[in-house]
Amino acid sequence: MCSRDCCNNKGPVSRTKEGNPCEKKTQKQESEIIVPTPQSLLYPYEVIQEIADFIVKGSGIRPKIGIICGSGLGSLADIIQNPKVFDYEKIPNFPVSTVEGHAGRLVVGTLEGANVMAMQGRFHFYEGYPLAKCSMPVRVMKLCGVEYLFATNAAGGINPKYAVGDIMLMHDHVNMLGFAGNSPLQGPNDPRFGPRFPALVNSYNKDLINKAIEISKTMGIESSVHVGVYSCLGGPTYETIAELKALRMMGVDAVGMSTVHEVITARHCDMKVFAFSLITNKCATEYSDKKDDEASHDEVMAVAKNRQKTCCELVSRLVAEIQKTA
Ligand SMILES: O=P(O)(O)O[C@H]1O[C@H](CO)[C@@H](O)[C@H]1O
Ligand SMILES: Nc1nc2[nH]cnc2c(=O)[nH]1
Repeated sequence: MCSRDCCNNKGPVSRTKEGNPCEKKTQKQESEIIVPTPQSLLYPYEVIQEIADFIVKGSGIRPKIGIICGSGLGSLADIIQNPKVFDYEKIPNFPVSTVEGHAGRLVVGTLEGANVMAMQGRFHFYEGYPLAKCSMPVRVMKLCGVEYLFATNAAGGINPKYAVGDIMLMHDHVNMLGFAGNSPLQGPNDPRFGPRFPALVNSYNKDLINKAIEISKTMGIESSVHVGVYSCLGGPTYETIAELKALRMMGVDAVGMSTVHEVITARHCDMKVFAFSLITNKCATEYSDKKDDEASHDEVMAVAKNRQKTCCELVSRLVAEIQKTA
């Protein structure tokens, strides 16, 4: 039976090679069909190149290291010397930040003698942006000359050994949005960025992880630094107890709503990746009535503010290490 309200055919519909004979569309109806744009076509290479040129010309700097500041970790960009600041609104074709703790500025300058650029404000899927848009700035970084991506985030600690304020160096991830069929690389592949089927084992640079561990020892914080697995969920809700239990069973140590799509985009265009999570809250994996078990963005921001000095020191020392071997 034809399901169209306007159709009088209440009997079974026989489909021919041409389709349902009842569905004779007028030209107007045809033009009403909305075909979603594949994610990878949202920002063609040329548009990314224009944005990169705007930043390189505007700052007079070709950065080597790109930093993405997590929630409440904007101070990672404040330590950049001789900063040239670009508000996202003033950068052509750039999205705007909508989340508290993400200022919406790109800062270009030097850190420990290295040319760097930092995103003070990242884009999240839950803001309504497709993943390719969320991670588009990583491609801008690449075309600016960036070789190393430092991605930072605030995350909930699922591993029972983690305490609030600890740092987890990411050595792997579980891409929950990917499990659901969503990827920043979805759609036609532009080989100027990278291959159709990028491999993701060894995504997190082992040398940089080892260097960060050594640095944490010299900082005297090694007991609160872990190496673990991060998972990104779509948000903006924090997880249920059942979801947290499931994530733990999958080997996840910390959970957030970002970073993974940025890492995928960075690895696709062959950038070296270093990423860490600041554990801003402990995730309960057992049922209880305790109000403390509820995550809140205020808590996330407060912990990030408290630990920003340590995070800044870790980042600048690692940048110094990279600069030393350059
Ligand atoms: O991942 P970042 O941007 O650090 O922020 C994390 O903190 C926010 C929730 O409090 C979410 O945006 C989550 O992803
Ligand atoms: N999904 C998620 N994101 C976070 N960001 C900071 N804490 C959390 C958390 O507990 N869960």
